[in-house]
Amino acid sequence: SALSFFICIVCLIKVVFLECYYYIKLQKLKTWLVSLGFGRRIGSLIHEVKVAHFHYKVATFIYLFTVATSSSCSLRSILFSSSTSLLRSNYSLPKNHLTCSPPPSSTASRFESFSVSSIGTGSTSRRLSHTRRKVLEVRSMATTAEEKKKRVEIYDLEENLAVDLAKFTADLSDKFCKERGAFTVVVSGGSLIKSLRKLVESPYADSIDWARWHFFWVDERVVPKDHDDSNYKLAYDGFLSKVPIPAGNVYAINESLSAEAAADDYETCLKHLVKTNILGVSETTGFPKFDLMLLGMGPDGHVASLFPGHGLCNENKKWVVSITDSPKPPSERITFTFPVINSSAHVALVVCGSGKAEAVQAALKKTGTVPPAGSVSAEEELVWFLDKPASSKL
Ligand SMILES: O=C(O)[C@H](O)[C@@H](O)[C@H](O)[C@H](O)COP(=O)(O)O
Repeated sequence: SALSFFICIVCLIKVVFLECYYYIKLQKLKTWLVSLGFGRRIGSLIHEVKVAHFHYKVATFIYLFTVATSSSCSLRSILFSSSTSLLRSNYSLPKNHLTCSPPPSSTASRFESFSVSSIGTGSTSRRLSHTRRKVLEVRSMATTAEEKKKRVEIYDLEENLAVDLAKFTADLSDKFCKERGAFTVVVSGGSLIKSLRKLVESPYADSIDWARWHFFWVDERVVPKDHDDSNYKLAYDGFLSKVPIPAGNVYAINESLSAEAAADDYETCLKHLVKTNILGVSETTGFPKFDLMLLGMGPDGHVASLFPGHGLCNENKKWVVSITDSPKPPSERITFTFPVINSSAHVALVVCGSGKAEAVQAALKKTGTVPPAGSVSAEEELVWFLDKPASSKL
């Protein structure tokens, strides 16, 4: 836009100057021809040429003026839209931003949903110097793009959350199975598996194309598969044993290896699946792009096995890494890194209980020290599924 605006202005100036130049030239030519005795005929011919030339130039002028005006409009919107969003982020959540579905009963709403883009952080940006504000404006533009992909759903009851989570997952399964003939799903451990219970019931148990599912873990503890700490066991008992996902489409870690070797082995497995087109790749980041990542969050705001203050949160090259000093036992684990998590098409963060309210607040409102959950994003959509207690500090 800036370039076309600049070119149009130059062209406009050129048209004006050339017009004056030709006018003077033609005037001189006419006088000269008349003085040579060509008389009135040549005079009127030159007059016609001048009129035609004038019409042509007027048309060019109007065209260039229109292009220049529209370029300047889009240029202005690019230059100033960021500061508008900065201002916009400084208000508290207005009522009309609620997009609640109607409550099923007159007493309690089943769930509320609202756009997190309206959760702002005070007025500090207004006090910043010009240079600093510019930097923040650019960031604000990026953040706004992320915020637009973010949705927060709040449920009175965990039961209703589970119903909607099942529908959300089933809808995506339909979409991806139709579009790409496969659906790559990643789960965490913890209470998430219990929240997926509705998916293995009617109507989804029969309607989902389970044969096209490919099932992964965002993190796993390096323990035998029948160990109580195993995320594989948790998912198997609560989910996998109840649906006909082909065994070959369930990608568990090789727990007989060391944590480091198991992480490398899992990464190699993912790379193979990328080569065979089962797993997509993000065009933006080059990291694998899972269709859906279903994550839980710990009370400290950790996701996967990415814990607050741990160096692994900053890993930006590897797809899968090992951790041997996990603050949450067991200490030896493997985990996907943030670039992989955030390259997913869709991410659902499922968080329940008042014990997580502070971490939810810090992650969503970006208050205090933002926990790892605050760094989660998605390429297409990030949905926070919260129950009322978990959302109590928002
Ligand atoms: O293996 C793990 O430790 C989990 O993957 C972990 O990331 C889990 O998702 C959160 O700790 C939330 O667990 P809860 O929902 O049980 O609190």
